[in-house]
Amino acid sequence: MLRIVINHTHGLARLCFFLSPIVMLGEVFCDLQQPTLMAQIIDNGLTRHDMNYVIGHAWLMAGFAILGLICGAGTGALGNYASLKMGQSLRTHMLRVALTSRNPKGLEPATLVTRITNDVTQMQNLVMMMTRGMVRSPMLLVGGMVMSIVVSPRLAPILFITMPFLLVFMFMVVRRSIPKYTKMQQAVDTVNRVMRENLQGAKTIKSYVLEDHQLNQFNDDNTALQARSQTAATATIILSPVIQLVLNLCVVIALGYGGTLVVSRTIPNGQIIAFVNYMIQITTAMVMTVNIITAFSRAITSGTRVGEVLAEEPQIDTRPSDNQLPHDSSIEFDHVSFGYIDSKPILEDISFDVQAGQWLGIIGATGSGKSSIINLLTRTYDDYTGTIKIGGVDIKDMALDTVHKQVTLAFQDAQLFSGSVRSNLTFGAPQATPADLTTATHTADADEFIDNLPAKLDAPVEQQGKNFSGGQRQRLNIARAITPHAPILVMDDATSAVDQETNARIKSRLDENRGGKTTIIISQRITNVMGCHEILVLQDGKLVARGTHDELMQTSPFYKQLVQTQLGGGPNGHE
Ligand SMILES: Nc1ncnc2c1ncn2[C@@H]1O[C@H](COP(=O)(O)OP(=O)(O)OP(=O)(O)O)[C@@H](O)[C@H]1O
Repeated sequence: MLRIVINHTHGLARLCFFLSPIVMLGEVFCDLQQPTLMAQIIDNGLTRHDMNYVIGHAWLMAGFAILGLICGAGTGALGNYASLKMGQSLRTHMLRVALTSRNPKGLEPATLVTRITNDVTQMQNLVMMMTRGMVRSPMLLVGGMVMSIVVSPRLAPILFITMPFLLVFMFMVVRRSIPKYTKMQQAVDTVNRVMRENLQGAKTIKSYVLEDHQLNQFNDDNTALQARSQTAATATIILSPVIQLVLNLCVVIALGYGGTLVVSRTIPNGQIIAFVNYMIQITTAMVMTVNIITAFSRAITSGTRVGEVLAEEPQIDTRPSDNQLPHDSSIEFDHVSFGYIDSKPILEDISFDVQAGQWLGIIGATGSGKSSIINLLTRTYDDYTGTIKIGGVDIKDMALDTVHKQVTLAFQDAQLFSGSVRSNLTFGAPQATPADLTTATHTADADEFIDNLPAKLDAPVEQQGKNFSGGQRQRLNIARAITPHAPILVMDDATSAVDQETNARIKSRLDENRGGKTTIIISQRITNVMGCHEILVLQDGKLVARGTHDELMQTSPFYKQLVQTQLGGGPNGHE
């Protein structure tokens, strides 16, 4: 955990992180002077009626108090800066890891959100504690004990008998509390996930009149969170009162025993006052240590969870040094097999090739592995066997950026970002010219509805594009994929929400304007793929047939059946 903190405090922040505890030593030193000065005022000043001595020492006490205050404020400011900078760095780094990680068993968005927000805040609290409390409390504790021995050696054994018991007690409580805080953070994840799902699916929930049902389910998770938080808090709640009680007992014993020593003139009055003051400082330091330990238990859990995200570094060797560029936009899959989970193959021994500039259609039942082929082509997953080449070069020999520049994608689930229509269209091509946008929107048949928007290309897009219809979102999505002029265009069921007429228009405009791009069309609609140079037929992750429409009508009963179901029963699909 300390490694994470150090790695994410850079430059000035790191200097502040290390400087802060040093400045804190000044505050502790000043605090420790007060009881001794007080004892000296009583024993040397008041007892001897020496007012100059009293006033001089009072000024000294005031001076140490002000210096302590300055040191304390300085420590707080330095620690705060280090903690804020570390939080900023961690959040950015974690989001980068989340966006670039290609681990299929990776973390769910709900837990990522909790880790990036809640857990990082716990880590920030830890830094504040490390720079302030973690130095102040032990120093005050040790310093208070040393000073109490020096000032009142006859009373000090009271402390030495009780302290080991308290320390063992504290250690046991903390050990018990750590797993409880882990469970509490997991419950926070669940509440976040359920809340997210409900908010995203609010429309569906309303349409099924399931608001109460969902609320009841949420209440169960919410109650579980409350219960786990309670259990975790209860595990450490006992610490403070027990420590307070034991140390108060020590004060009572010190007063009783010390009182008899004062009466018998074995020790002076001031010693007992100084000892009690040191006891109070020790008590404060112990209570502070307890709070730190409680927060530390939470921070250990959070540190582990943050560490798990950071461990999800991108697993792909992006080979920036010997990056090879493809010779053209041809594609080749050679005996490719892949599974998201090791034991379950999703694609089995897939081999095909597409020449540069050709159309490839991929058709197959839902779940047959069509989108998985694209996931591999874009190196979203790297752990496949066999070889995939773009332009004659193995995609594993290309930098990831190079692969992504070759392929643009339009998905069925058209994801838009809040901003404007223009910012969405230029998402992958910030340098796009007005002419590029005109071509892209025309090809995607999005020009007409954009022209009808009051602000046209600058019209606002709300979160997830919810101020556009499903069909409009898909058309913007296609236009966005066309804008960057990538040599390969993939349309993964990208027109499923548009009507037949619009679909046909997009297809014919793509044919006109795609400028020699290699184009892969994944579709459930036979009409979208039947004109392709080659069509792949997938069944349960296996390539069961490939050929032109006419060839497949002869060789693939599955394809023929699809054609007959969708278009009717004639030899070419028509009656
Ligand atoms: N991220 C993932 N983790 C685990 N399994 C996955 C993942 N994505 C897809 N799968 C599984 O892989 C199989 C193939 O999915 P894929 O999305 O490639 O099918 P598809 O043919 O494109 O389906 P559809 O036409 O419904 O989009 C399915 O059984 C699916 O459950």
